Amino acid sequence: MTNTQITLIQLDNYGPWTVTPEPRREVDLQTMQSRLYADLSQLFGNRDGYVFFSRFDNMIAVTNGLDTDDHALIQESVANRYPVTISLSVAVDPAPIAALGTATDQLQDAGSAQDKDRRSILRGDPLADADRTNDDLHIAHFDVNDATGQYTDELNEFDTFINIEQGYAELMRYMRRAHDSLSFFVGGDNVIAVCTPLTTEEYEDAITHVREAVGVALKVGVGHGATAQDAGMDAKHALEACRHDGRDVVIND
Ligand SMILES: Nc1nc2c(ncn2[C@@H]2O[C@H](COP(=O)(O)OP(=O)(O)OP(=O)(O)O)[C@@H](O)[C@H]2O)c(=O)[nH]1
Repeated sequence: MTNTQITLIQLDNYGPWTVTPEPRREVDLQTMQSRLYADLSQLFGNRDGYVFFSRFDNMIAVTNGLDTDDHALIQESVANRYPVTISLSVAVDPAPIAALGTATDQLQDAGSAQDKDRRSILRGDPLADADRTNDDLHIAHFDVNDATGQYTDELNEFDTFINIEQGYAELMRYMRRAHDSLSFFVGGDNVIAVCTPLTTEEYEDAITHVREAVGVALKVGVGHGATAQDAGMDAKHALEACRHDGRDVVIND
């Protein structure tokens, strides 16, 4: 059974900050958001977690192996270095979408994202060390087949982007609806999904669905582990096996 630990990261009162005392320069907001994502990726990543940027003002992290003290330290580090604070809410569930649901409820119970008095909230219970196993996380690394030959070397960058994003949009909806899983675009032609345990046939169905819906051909490598880093690296090796063997789906044992 999987036990996905999700941390919802929310910038506190960010909407009002972006327009106070008057609208801030967009380039400054973009720079701040991407630097904060980079720092969070490193702060969580140094402890073997993964952070996905989702909407930048809200981010979703896979944090198996991080305890409450780790979260508090990350929160403090951001508060000391940025003009905004972050709230963090942690939850664990066999289904990734349910873990995110609980994390969201906990944060919403503490107040609105735009409540000026709700700052630096830290809620929720990480997975106890004694309960951790290397089957806790299943990560699937999806990749578009021959994105370079099909798109990058053929189309302009915007039309390439549309094709890749259409594939991503179809996949993220399918995996969420059919399998309670969370899928994130991570750049290039890559999508990383945090999944429930699925069979080869279920992954083949997901790939077939995306190809039939939007004409984007995918392959996927699947790994597991006690942390996002372990499961994610295992998935990358499985994806290399796909490339080597010409298979669409490889699931590592
Ligand atoms: N974030 C991330 N991006 C990657 C990774 N591997 C490749 N990319 C990106 O994806 C782009 C395309 O690379 P590939 O997927 O290797 O190339 P391809 O043309 O699709 O070829 P095949 O995958 O072998 O079918 C690269 O330019 C990178 O931007 C990865 O592991 N993580």
